[in-house]
Amino acid sequence: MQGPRVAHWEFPAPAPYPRTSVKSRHPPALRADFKFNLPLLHQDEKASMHRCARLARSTRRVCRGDVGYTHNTTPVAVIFRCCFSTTTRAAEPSSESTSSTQPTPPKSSKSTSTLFLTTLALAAAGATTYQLSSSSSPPSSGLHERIFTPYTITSKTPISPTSTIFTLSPPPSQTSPTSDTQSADPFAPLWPTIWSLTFRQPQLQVARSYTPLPPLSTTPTTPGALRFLIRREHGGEVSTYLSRLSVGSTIDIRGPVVEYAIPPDVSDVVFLAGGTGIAPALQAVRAVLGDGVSGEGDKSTNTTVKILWANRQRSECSGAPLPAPSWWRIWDTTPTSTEPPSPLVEELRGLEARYPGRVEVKYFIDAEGSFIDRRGILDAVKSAGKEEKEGRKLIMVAGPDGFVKHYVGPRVWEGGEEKQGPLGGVVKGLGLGVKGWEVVKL
Ligand SMILES: Cc1cc2nc3c(=O)[nH]c(=O)nc-3n(C[C@H](O)[C@H](O)[C@H](O)COP(=O)(O)OP(=O)(O)OC[C@H]3O[C@@H](n4cnc5c(N)ncnc54)[C@H](O)[C@@H]3O)c2cc1C
Repeated sequence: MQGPRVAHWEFPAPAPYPRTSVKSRHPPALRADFKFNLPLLHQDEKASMHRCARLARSTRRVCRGDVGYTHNTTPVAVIFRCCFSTTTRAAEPSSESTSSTQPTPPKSSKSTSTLFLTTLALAAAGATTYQLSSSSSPPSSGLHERIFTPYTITSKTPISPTSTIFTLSPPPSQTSPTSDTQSADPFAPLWPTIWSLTFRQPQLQVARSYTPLPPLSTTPTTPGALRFLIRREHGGEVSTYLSRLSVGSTIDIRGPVVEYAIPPDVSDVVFLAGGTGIAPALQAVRAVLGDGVSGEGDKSTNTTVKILWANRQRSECSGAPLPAPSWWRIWDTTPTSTEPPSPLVEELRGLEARYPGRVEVKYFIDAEGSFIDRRGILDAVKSAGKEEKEGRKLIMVAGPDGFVKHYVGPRVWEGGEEKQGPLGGVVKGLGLGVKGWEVVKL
């Protein structure tokens, strides 16, 4: 069991928000319990479900969905189902993923030692396993909400010393399309949403959520292939495990889980992204503006997405325009950087070029003393709201806990449910400056 760890700071520059190293929001002390004492959850189901939901913070978080936990060290996949919603004025319902076929969690074992009951239990285990794998119809992507599917790493593109874009392909059985729709993109129905998948570290049986990057419109991909930007956390169980896997290895994945369904009538999005929070920001661009090919999502020609992307180090966004001392200057000019752009920065530039004036990205680098500040947010909001237009305006925030808390206040737990919590932080302080804007904490 691991002992307490000291947070690892890579540089001394102070950030305006606490630098929690990951977007995992459970108290670290509970992690060990999650990994090693999970079977104890059966002893007091009610308390354990609550605890399980709390522990699930780094593993997954949903908007209106559910949490399904599998723990496959026993013959039966033990499923805990914990519902927690994010019900505020900001968060709209996302697609429900409840299933009537959800098996009930196993009760505490009042075990007898008779062979008969053992046999019966094993038979029940087999039946439950069968039910899990067969009765809940898998989505067309081939992924299952509760059963892990092995995806193969087909490429790893380093972005920085700590971040990598992984490309994963589904098992061959799922790449032989049965229809044209499947051959196009089996995840197409999910792109109007912010969604994630759960990865498993098989030895420790721990799982974490990761957010797929939308497919590149410029590069043909295998149907069902997925890309992820994954940052290796110092001492992180799953991210370190993933970082060590080589091309050709498999990763166990399940899902999808919809975090938030972007309202169809959205007119403007200002997205504050911290680190790997750029992944949901890219999903937001895709959700609002479509894929640029099929016309999907691209209902209005003046819908805008402005991304304010903060990173700790320049290496996370190399090639990004250099920070300028004041917001108006970087918004109006694009100072050039001498270093070659990272694939991610190139991707963002590609979106800006494809949607001029509609997609804009501003970069902030902690180590260089540039932070997303009140002025930056207000300018983004004002420039988005220049034109009078119908539709909902969203300020979306994704990143490490401390980042979200600093800008919009923390998410909260109430009665075992995770909710958006009241608006707080910098955005609350903007008062009337953000009147009419809804806030979504991811
Ligand atoms: C919806 C959602 C989507 C996400 N999408 C992405 C994504 O696209 N890309 C991405 O990179 N991440 C994403 N994350 C974060 C990701 O799920 C993980 O939280 C992250 O990869 C870290 O997991 P880990 O297992 O490597 O680290 P953990 O093992 O959870 O450790 C996290 C940190 O805590 C420290 N720590 C561990 N144990 C202790 C202890 N006992 N005491 C003190 N400190 C401790 C570790 O050193 C490490 O720095 C997402 C999270 C959510 C909720």
